[in-house]
Amino acid sequence: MTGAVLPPLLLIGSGKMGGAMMQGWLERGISEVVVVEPGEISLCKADGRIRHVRTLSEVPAEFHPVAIILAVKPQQAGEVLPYLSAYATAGVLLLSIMAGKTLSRMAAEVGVAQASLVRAMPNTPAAVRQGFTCAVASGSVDQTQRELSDELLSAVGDVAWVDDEALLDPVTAISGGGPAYVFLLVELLEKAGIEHGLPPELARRLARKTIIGSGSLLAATDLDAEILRRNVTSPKGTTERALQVLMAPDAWPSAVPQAIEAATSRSRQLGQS
Ligand SMILES: NC(=O)C1=CN([C@@H]2O[C@H](COP(=O)(O)OP(=O)(O)OC[C@H]3O[C@@H](n4cnc5c(N)ncnc54)[C@H](OP(=O)(O)O)[C@@H]3O)[C@@H](O)[C@H]2O)C=CC1
Ligand SMILES: O=C(O)[C@@H]1CCC=N1
Repeated sequence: MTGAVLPPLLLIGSGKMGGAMMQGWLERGISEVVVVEPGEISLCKADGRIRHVRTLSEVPAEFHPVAIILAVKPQQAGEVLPYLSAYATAGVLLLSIMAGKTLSRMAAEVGVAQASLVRAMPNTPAAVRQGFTCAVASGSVDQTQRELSDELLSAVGDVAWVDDEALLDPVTAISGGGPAYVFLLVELLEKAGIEHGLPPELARRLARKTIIGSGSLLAATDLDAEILRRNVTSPKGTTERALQVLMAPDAWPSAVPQAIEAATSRSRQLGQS
């Protein structure tokens, strides 16, 4: 379906993720979208393809979306899902990016056991079309709906599909939250630079460009990250000393798995609420 204009969509929640995805769809080509968002939307309201309403009850009755994208917080799902049963009964695709919310839980809250549901986990690099999304489909999703989901998600980056929904919890911890860990590293490098007397603006540039450049290097090669790391680490040099600290058993090799485990179990917990 690549290259085709996207069909009418209903986007519920146009915050950081919903807004980023929407931008990708506008660029990809979209026929019509109604955005439900209680606050202002950052998108160009003069674009005749976009209609902004503040509540679900304001969605025009004559508007018939082919897909509904759920981009509210999982804690806000209860304000939305119970009002989608008519759409679900009519076979409209429901595509959720809510962390933790399982397919079965969403079907139960919508009140339609056979709802066509896709659960997806993107990440914020979607804002620059460099996202990564992992998705799983319920048994009711047909081939056309799966292709449409793929089209919507690939408008903002790479997409991988899995069959085992349980994998979405560690995916959420690794690629969903992953950008935050990288940005934390930028923050810490910048802070350390300042503590070592670098002018703040230089410390900021060093930290940012180091991550940006490393990402570009990673993107430009098939070499494993381990090789790229070894390429920086001269025997008896400076990096080796830093890595002795970071790679100590009680440092990153234990902190990173613990962090991923904590986020994975929080994703599972959100699925129960
Ligand atoms: N941020 C991230 O990195 C990622 C987030 N996600 C998931 O994406 C979803 C959205 O996250 P994010 O974009 O960060 O959150 P945001 O808070 O930025 O966006 C959610 C938006 O939904 C709005 N909203 C609240 N209630 C309703 C309602 N009843 N109807 C319509 N809109 C409503 C909120 O408005 P208001 O602020 O006024 O409440 C807000 O603008 C979450 O479920 C999250 O788990 C997935 C992958 C990555
Ligand atoms: O922190 C969260 O819950 C969401 C899901 C992944 C990234 N942000």
